[in-house]
Amino acid sequence: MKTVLRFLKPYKRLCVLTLLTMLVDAAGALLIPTLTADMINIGVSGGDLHFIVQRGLAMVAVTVLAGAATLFGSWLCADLSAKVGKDMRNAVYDKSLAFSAHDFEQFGTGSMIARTLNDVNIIQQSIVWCIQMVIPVPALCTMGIVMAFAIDATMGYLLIAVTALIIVLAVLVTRKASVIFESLQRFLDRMNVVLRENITGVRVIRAFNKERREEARIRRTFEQYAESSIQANRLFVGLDSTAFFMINLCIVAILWIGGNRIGAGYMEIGDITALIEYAILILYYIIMAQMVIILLPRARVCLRRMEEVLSRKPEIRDGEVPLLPDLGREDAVVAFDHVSFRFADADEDTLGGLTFTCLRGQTTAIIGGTGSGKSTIAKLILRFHDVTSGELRFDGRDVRAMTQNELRRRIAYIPQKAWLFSGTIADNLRDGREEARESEMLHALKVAQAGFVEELPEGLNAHVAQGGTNFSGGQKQRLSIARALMKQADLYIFDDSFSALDFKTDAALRKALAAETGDAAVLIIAQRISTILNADKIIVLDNGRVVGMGSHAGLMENCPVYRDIARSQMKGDERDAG
Ligand SMILES: Nc1ncnc2c1ncn2[C@@H]1O[C@H](COP(=O)(O)OP(=O)(O)OP(=O)(O)O)[C@@H](O)[C@H]1O
Repeated sequence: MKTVLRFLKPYKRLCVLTLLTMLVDAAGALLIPTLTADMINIGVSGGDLHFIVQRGLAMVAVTVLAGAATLFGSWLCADLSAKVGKDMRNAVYDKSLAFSAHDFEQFGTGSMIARTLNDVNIIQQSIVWCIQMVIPVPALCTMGIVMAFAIDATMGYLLIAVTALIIVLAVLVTRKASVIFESLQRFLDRMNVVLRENITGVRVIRAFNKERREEARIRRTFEQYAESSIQANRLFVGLDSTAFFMINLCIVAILWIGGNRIGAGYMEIGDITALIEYAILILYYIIMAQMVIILLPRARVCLRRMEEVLSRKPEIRDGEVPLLPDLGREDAVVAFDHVSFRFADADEDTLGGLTFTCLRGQTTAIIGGTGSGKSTIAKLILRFHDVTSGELRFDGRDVRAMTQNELRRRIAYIPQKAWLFSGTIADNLRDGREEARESEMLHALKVAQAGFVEELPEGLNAHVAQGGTNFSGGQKQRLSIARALMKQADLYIFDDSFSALDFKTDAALRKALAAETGDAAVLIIAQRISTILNADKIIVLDNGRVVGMGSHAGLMENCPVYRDIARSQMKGDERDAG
């Protein structure tokens, strides 16, 4: 609730105005039967046509006023909920941007999307319903009961009794509904995860002929959701019929008791009409409120899920360590000083005792087997994770003593899995530098050996599908290299970025890069010896430990792990050639 209030706070005036219009609407609804009763009791009984016309005109005025209040109130309410929903979505999204990979893993991508869109929608909808259908109810009940007492105390007590009975029923049903809606939300989440996995992995499923198994898995998930929905609907049907039965029972009681009271001379005939209208209005509002309250546990679950995201402290934070000023350019752009790293959910260190530097104007290469920790080194430099022990310095400063923004602004990173955003090629290149001119983009594409772009009919404006799926693996890699080259960086990290390129393009690209990166440091992570052969320094990684460092020639002589990698690749090449 605190969270909802926090998001409503900036719209205090809008909230108050909305509630006022709702109250005018409720008061108008109760005034009409009072005017009708007067019309019957005084106008019709006394044959006073002038009074009937007067009351009729008053009824028109009240109806117009209440109608306008309803219309205006609904508009204000929709405005309020849209604004609150937008703020909530922005807050969840902003928070997710601050998350490290580990933070993100705690929720999962499917769940994060569900929390940002579906959960916020449900919260937003519930706010509208509460304002329109729950908050005015106590005021309306009180006004209705007071008006009933004004007519006759016995009828007032009758209305109190029926209202209390319906409220007890509402509380009992709501309790039962909480359990059902909590599981409904869980199944919705599960459905999201399974569907997402199936849609993104559809090619793998087909390739392995696993359609049947996946169909069964999806069917089971859909069934669970359907079963819960049916349970919820049954509850609604039961509630609906009981509520209308109660309303009819109440009308019978009013007619019966009221009839006797009229006979005894305590009430007039028109009062019965007013009392029936009050009762119907009160009970109808309570039933509508109950329908909303039943749905609130679902909103509460969504709210809790949103709060989980908002309250999570990002693993990587600026300002934990006092920020240090930039003292100027160091020769070592990156310096690992006895760095060890362990993933939060791992039993042992992924990287241990790393000490090396990446110098300005030089190319440092990292080679090692699969899973030896190469990409993790890049992620530590970018501060996607923090070192467990030791110190990692960027331009002489501990990376924790810099803001993430400053650090990442100075690094151009080409990830292992080339990822492009939907839009045009130019849009993607501008992610590297917003104000880039066309000639600069064409130059970066040329360096990245992405000449194919100029051959496309639309050139730089060629369409890029989501994830860049309308380009081949090699084309995507070259485009993401061009994007990184748009940035003026102190460090260029190529994480296995040449793997999808043929040997000729790989060589041409590295040659063109040398002229481009100037005095920045270049870090190449690679599997292929041919890619790193000419690097100034090669670091050989085995199981997260540095087992060799030096030039190709030196390592061939002194490092058995490097020699093994080189020999196995040469044999492979010879075999390929044969
Ligand atoms: N988020 C994670 N949580 C736990 N362990 C992880 C996580 N990411 C990677 N690892 C583990 O850390 C080790 C190093 O992974 P890394 O991706 O750095 O290897 P790599 O040398 O780049 O491999 P490749 O050449 O196959 O890309 C692997 O054993 C991997 O299983």
